[in-house]
Amino acid sequence: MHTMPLVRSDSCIDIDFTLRWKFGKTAFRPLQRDVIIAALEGRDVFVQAATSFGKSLCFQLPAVIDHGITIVISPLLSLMTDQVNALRNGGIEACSFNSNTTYQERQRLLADLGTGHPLTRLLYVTPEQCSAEGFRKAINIVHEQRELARIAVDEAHCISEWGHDFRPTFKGLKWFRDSFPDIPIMCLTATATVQVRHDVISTLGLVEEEMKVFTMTTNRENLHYEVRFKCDDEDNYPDFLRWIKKVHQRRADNRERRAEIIARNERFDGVSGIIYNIFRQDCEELAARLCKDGIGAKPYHAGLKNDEKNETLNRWVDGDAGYDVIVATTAFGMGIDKENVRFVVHWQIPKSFEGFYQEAGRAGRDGNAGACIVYYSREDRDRAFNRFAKDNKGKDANSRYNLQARMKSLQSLIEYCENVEVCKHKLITKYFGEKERPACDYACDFCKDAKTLKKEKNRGLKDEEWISTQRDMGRFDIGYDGYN
Ligand SMILES: Nc1ncnc2c1ncn2[C@@H]1O[C@H](COP(=O)(O)OP(=O)(O)OP(=O)(O)O)[C@@H](O)[C@H]1O
Repeated sequence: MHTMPLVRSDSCIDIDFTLRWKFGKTAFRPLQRDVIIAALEGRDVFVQAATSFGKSLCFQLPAVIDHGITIVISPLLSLMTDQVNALRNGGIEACSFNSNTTYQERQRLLADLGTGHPLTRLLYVTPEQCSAEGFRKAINIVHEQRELARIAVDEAHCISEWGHDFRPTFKGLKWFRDSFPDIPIMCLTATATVQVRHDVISTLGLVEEEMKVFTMTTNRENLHYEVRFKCDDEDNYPDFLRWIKKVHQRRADNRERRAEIIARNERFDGVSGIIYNIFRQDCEELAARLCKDGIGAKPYHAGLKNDEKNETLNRWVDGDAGYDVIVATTAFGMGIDKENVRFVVHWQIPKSFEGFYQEAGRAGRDGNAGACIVYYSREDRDRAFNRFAKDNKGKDANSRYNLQARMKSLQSLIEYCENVEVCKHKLITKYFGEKERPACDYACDFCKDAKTLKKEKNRGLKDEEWISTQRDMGRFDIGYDGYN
């Protein structure tokens, strides 16, 4: 049972000052303040909010104000590195502890924790590290000295077997509540259905009625969602090339924007985007093809050397010529906080609804418009089922829930692509259990032009009868080389 919090700063007046002084921001976004106050009051908190809402600030700011250390559990190494660097640049003592941490750094960190009065204010760790004996011992010492301020579990949906990115090691995080019932826990996620939320809360040993639950809309009004229908005999490429060239042209033709772009010393073709592809080789080929047509594109996948990946990422973030479009597998993107990404294209249907929402959510983080396009074919749909079956062959009964959940998620994504009767924003919020109709100001293909959308579907997709003949002939059985 969660009792009273440890000694905390007795005032919330600091928070506006800290926001400006330590984080360089002028105002809170809606509800950030409420979440932060609940955390500073020592409550357990669950935060579900859209991609790019600003969830990190909800635990970073209390960590700076509160006495003691905040442990942040995150599954994403790239996200850890980015956040730690950003905090350090702001003069905040933050460190990470994961499989990439050097022996010396590990020793230094354990020694810091072992004093019981660590200088570190935010420590980012993977769930795997949390079960290491040395780490647990050190955290116990910190707790004995009343210096353990809070546990923040980022990407908390990974705890749930009903979630799309279930990681069994996350279940071990219950250790925190079992060992330190007086230490508040904050869970954060962009993608949790009601079932996932309940599961996360109970798996961590928390009690929903006793905690502050903030569930904000998943809707991103500034994103323009669109599905483009196709079939195997049709290449996406000419359609995409036409689209991107048009975007460049519009920037050059519009007098006002032209002047702005020139004043900012930017390029008309400097439109930043991500194209997600399933296979590594396709990333390479598509990037090369785009380059030939004058679009600055680079591949990014797990098969490339670290140096090459880092250079691509850094130059893309800096907006260098030749690095406008990243053609990537899903190895890329999560945790990347580049604010002016103007489009995210899925070259084929992604693996899950949540994956689609999160990847598309890399667009428009500055609040300006972003296009989220999925190329959808029924042949790709069948390949996705095929991969799903291969992925799960031989999985034991423990992950049965997860299999069901992932299958449901893929089916919902297919429904999103096939549905030409409902607003895309509505399909997304409905998936996440929201009842209210989200705002959509012509920001999806249905609300923009429902008639054309229906026509395009009839024109673009192969009919089911043709598909089933191909399936019977074993046409969709594909191998796995180079995935991710
Ligand atoms: N109050 C604020 N004012 C201005 N910018 C903010 C504010 N809060 C957060 N941000 C900025 O918003 C961006 C997104 O924040 P953050 O990375 O925490 O999003 P998130 O909610 O974790 O999103 P995702 O789930 O997509 O990763 C960051 O660049 C952050 O600096």
